[in-house]
Amino acid sequence: MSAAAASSAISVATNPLKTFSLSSRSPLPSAISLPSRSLNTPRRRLVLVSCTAGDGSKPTILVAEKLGEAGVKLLEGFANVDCSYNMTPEELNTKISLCDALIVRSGTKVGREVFESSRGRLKVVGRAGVGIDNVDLSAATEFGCLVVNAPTANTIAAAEHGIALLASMARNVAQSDASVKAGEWKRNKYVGVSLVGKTLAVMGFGKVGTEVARRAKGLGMRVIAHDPYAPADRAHAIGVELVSFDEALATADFISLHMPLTPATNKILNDETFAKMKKGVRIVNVARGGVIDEDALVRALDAGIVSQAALDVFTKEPPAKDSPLVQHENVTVTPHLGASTMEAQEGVAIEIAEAVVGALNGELAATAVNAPMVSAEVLTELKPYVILAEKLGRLAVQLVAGGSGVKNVKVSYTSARATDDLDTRLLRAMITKGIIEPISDVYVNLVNADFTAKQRGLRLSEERVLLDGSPENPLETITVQLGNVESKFASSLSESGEVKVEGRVKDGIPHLTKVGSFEVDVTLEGSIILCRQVDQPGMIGTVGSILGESNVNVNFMSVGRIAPRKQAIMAIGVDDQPSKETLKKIGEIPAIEEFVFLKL
Ligand SMILES: NC(=O)c1ccc[n+]([C@@H]2O[C@H](COP(=O)([O-])OP(=O)(O)OC[C@H]3O[C@@H](n4cnc5c(N)ncnc54)[C@H](O)[C@@H]3O)[C@@H](O)[C@H]2O)c1
Ligand SMILES: O=C(O)[C@H](O)COP(=O)(O)O
Repeated sequence: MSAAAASSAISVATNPLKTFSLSSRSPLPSAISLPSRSLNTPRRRLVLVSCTAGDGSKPTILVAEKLGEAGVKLLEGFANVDCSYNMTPEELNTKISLCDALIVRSGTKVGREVFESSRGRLKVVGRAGVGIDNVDLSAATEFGCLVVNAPTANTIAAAEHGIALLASMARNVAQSDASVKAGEWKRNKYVGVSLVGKTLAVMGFGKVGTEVARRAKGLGMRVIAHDPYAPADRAHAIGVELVSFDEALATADFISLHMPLTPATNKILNDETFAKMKKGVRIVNVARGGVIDEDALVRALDAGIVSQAALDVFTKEPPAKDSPLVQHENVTVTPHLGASTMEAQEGVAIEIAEAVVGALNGELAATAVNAPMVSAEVLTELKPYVILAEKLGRLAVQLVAGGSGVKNVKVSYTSARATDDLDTRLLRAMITKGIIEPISDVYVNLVNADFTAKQRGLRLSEERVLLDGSPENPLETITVQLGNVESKFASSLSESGEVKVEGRVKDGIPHLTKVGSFEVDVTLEGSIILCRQVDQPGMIGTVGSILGESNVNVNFMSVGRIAPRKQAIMAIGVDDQPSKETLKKIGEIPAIEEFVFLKL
């Protein structure tokens, strides 16, 4: 039966609550075609977002920049650790194909070529610090590589450095130090300005910005802040007023930058915005060099709009020796030292080592930058359903006849849980994985599932069906339907012509409960033989003995029929893969109309 022939009958899920789609708005032409890879190819099992080395050997972690000793020790307890500092980009690209994880600070550019060179082995990039602007996140996501950072351990160090720059700039500490060392004694030249009573604008009221604000208040400054995403009550709680960008520029005597470098903040301080500042303003930057147009800053310094600047970060690091900005007499510079305290470096090293080891162990990282966070409780509860979801995806795609492109996937979840009480991202990712992996060489995980689906023109829509009753289990059933395809096992087609499989979790074990319109019940372990037959006595015995003679262990058998003595579907769970001859013998049983062998 072809999909087209069956398309007139329509089956609709009852009471759909919500349908949402992760399909691309304009689907890419690359539909999935069967089969581009043998279903028998052994594949590394994946635990959600990551993996350990498939052969059971220790994973290898490349540490590309100086990492605190405690972190290195922690890594060494789990993996082979290669600390190779000061590599050229070429050296990094060469080494990376032998590594499962990479740890960097801000000095290593982790661009697309790193992921390409890793040829799929790199599973985690750990950024030992906050800013992830040196990591190409879209490339990481595309390659299914998790990126984690260490967002908290250097906050205080960065805030303290900001305050150190603020105070030393105001009192010309660096300039007068150099002058005294050069044999001068110019007390009048280095008269500074006081901080007390002055207005400080904190631009970016996140972790570092908040700590800078607290400390500046302690110094008697009036602190205002600009941050489009910060809640006003958090600012009020420490006596800080949130203001607009323009108001901050116009009011501040000192401006301290604490926002991330993003396309929106790139060169946010430029000729136009310097022109809006109070004449004589002083600027501190311990965020990222790129948030300032450095040429414009030199112009603003020369014009006296900005009287002083103290900079820890630069667009290009290290900056050119003869940089007019670095050499400017009213500019104080440090070589990106914000996070460089003994305490912060130990903290960051431990924070990132724990995150990387956790990720390689298959845990969902709390500091994941490019993957959804799922709490440990949700994860534990969903675990059997996650396995069910992947297996249903694998089964469904194997029922599609070679040559058909799989483009439309409809997933229905029946559950007594309210819509907002069931997080289906993991399930969706695993169904995508189950559908794509058997027919391609792409490695799919929670990080790249949506991306890969979109890339391949796979439209996956989800539907929730709300059940009455107590929501003890997160889910009752998951149904996967592949639309507009031909099936190699016509009985798997629903009335409306989709390849349809349904499963549920019983006693913690995933079961296949429906194929097309036929009800079956077989555990989703090992592999499955599906046969359509004329319902008659002795069929189970006949098939069972053929398998027994070939030493294939049957773990489960179930028959679903329309009516006695009419058509039935027999689902047989087997531990071992039957030989071609064995399958041929089953196919030759006169009452068997069609059959298919499916690998889970
Ligand atoms: N110099 C160093 O060694 C050093 C050390 C630590 C952090 N940093 C840098 O400091 C910055 C802040 O770090 P954090 O840990 O506080 O990060 P964070 O994420 O806690 O805070 C950043 C804040 O910036 C805000 N923001 C985003 N876009 C903004 C915009 N357009 N205008 C104003 N605010 C905006 C966000 O809402 C957020 O509250 C980052 O760039 C980080 O890389 C540098
Ligand atoms: O974003 C950060 O955490 C800081 O800029 C620190 O960078 P570093 O790890 O290179 O010192």
